[in-house]
Amino acid sequence: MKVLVTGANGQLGKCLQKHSKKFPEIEFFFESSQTLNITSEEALTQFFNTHQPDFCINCAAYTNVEAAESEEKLAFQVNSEAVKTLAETCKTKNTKLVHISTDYVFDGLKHRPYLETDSENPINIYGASKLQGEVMISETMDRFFIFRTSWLYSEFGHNFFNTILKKADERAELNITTEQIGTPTNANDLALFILNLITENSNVFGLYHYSNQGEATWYDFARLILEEKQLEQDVHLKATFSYPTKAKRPKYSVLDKTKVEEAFNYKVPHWRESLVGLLKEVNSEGFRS
Ligand SMILES: NC(=O)C1=CN([C@@H]2O[C@H](COP(=O)(O)OP(=O)(O)OC[C@H]3O[C@@H](n4cnc5c(N)ncnc54)[C@H](OP(=O)(O)O)[C@@H]3O)[C@@H](O)[C@H]2O)C=CC1
Ligand SMILES: Cc1cn([C@H]2C[C@H](O)[C@@H](COP(=O)(O)OP(=O)(O)O[C@H]3O[C@@H](C)C(=O)[C@@H](O)[C@H]3O)O2)c(=O)[nH]c1=O
Repeated sequence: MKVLVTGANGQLGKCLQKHSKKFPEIEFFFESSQTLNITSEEALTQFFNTHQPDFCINCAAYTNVEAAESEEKLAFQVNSEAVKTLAETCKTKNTKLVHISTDYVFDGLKHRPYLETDSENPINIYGASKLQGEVMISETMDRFFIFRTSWLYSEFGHNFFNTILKKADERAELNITTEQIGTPTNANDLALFILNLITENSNVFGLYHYSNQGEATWYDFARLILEEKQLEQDVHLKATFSYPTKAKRPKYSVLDKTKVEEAFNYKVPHWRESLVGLLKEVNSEGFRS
């Protein structure tokens, strides 16, 4: 089986690269923004003609929530228009598409975990562009999986987990918001889940919610990182209700995982266990980025 991973040098792409070694039966093509720019229809067509992948895992995205507010055109170009072209290419070439979306498609006004059937209502440009990408896929093709996830972190790249560890190293005072409730999700869990789904050649296509189990504020997330690193005495961690940002963010964005657990007979790990597991792993092996 041939699997194309786009945006392969991003956080999720790197987690897929790391875990790909456990799946020797798959021939992987890990393509970065330099080697396969998904906004180029010509580049996509050429790649698909040459390699004819069975699956495409689309990790390519515009993910800077703050900058998207002033770069709307670029956010929509990557997260929506390019995704439409990618879906059309997949359909023509009979390639199944695995696409990643976000909890930020919701407005956060609900007080119970969001279901796949709940109405979307993004409150920032990034969320709007990602929702538009989902629509493009479902209007274009049938053989797709869209996984909405949230608050992804890992040892790779730019994410809240690495930001907190860096600030802790600098012994900076940390002011962290309690204004949002959601679920931190270990990108390694999502990567492994996707790779297993591909090997099983599952055909229960559609839209699913996949984040870790449980709920937290960003403050809770930062606190557990510091506790597990035994840094809570050295770093001054302060809960702040409001941390000023350009983009609005949903106040509540916990995702309901019932559908994904039932469809794939899979138990989603709890965010606390996953975070503790990753910290143990990076402590023993050191950082890779
Ligand atoms: N990070 C998070 O907290 C969450 C992420 N998601 C979604 O998960 C997916 C993976 O996110 P994550 O790995 O964290 O994001 P990253 O920002 O780490 O990675 C995105 C990658 O996409 C690449 N890319 C950007 N534009 C293009 C393009 N035109 N063609 C090809 N590649 C491109 C980037 O390359 P370059 O750096 O060279 O531009 C980067 O390597 C995304 O769809 C995101 O929306 C969902 C919920 C939470
Ligand atoms: C760095 C920092 C952030 N914050 C706040 C700002 C914000 O409300 C929240 C998280 O900030 P970040 O900028 O790290 O995260 P943010 O860009 O909001 O993360 C989002 O990224 C996109 C791609 C997604 O799809 C979402 O699921 C989500 O993970 O924490 C603090 O309170 N203190 C701090 O020191």
